[in-house]
Amino acid sequence: MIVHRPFPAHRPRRMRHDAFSRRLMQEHTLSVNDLILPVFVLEGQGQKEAVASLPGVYRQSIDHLLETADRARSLGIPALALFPVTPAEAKSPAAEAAYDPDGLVQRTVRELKHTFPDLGIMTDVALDPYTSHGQDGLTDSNGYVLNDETVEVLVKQALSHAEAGADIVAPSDMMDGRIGAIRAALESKRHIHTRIMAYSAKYASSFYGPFRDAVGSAGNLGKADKTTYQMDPANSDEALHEVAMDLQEGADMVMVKPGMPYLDIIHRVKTELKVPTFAYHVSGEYAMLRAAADNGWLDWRKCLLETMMGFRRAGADGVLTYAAMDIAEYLAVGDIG
Ligand SMILES: NCc1[nH]cc(CCC(=O)O)c1CC(=O)O
Ligand SMILES: [Mg+2]
Repeated sequence: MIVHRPFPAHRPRRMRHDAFSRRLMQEHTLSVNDLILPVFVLEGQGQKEAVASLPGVYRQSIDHLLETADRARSLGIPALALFPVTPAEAKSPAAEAAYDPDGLVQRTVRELKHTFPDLGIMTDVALDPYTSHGQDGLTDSNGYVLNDETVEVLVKQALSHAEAGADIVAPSDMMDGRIGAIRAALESKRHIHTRIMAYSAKYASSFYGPFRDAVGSAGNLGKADKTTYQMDPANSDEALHEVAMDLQEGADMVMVKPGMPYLDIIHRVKTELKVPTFAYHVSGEYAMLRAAADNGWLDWRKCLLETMMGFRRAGADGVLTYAAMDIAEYLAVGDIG
């Protein structure tokens, strides 16, 4: 119940007068525990490539990635989300490389878990890094992404990640029924601790552009889009059904993606379903903020922290963001005003 407190008995500015009372009345907080850092991994040794549309983000070979992981871990970031850059020759229509036990992701997971056993490692379950056509699944002769056939491959992919030691598998493909199939397969192989973070409400967004540059899938996809499986930005009720299905099928955590344009969805998911809910502050959101900051038009640190607080206020328990390391550094030195 909201009590109406008329002026001047109530002056809302009274509490804002000093830092101490502003701090006392803060409703939401941001901590390093709320962050997941997405990273891009490359084949080879000593490789480190900048991503033009994501300033400050690199594609790195495993040796360099271990240094990044070490920094993230020492800053207190709980988990990394791993995305592979697949060489063109390893891509194929049926994405066989996705479940190669010695594939790039599987090798990277083993290395990371061996070196930093307490750092959470999350892997992306979807076929787009491996398909020659750039779609997240197998396609028929018309280019339509096939659901059930794709799910069979996703199950193999998720199992290969779990076997390599991934702590969290995160299906980002938006096929129907994949959470249930993956959960059943994990149980049958006794991977009972492998967590599933479901990209449950993933929209057919144009904010993924820089990510597709980073992993090199933009060229493969060409003019095609993902509207037959990712959600229409016009919908919100549908997101709740997607989330509810994934929960019933065995998801431990759910995600809304992108983040900033979908704060209403995060809020509804958290308030109506009350489960661990994550936001993906996607590549295009990072890029636009970085571009403005690099031009001197916005304050990077302040706008970044305000964005993160927006996610927390909306109800997100955590955020995947390419800026996780910067945020963790600001939090570590208390530079959050
Ligand atoms: N399954 C692919 C995947 N996993 C994460 C992202 C986007 C992340 C970002 O933009 O930061 C995408 C792109 C897409 O669906 O095309
Ligand atoms: Mg679904």
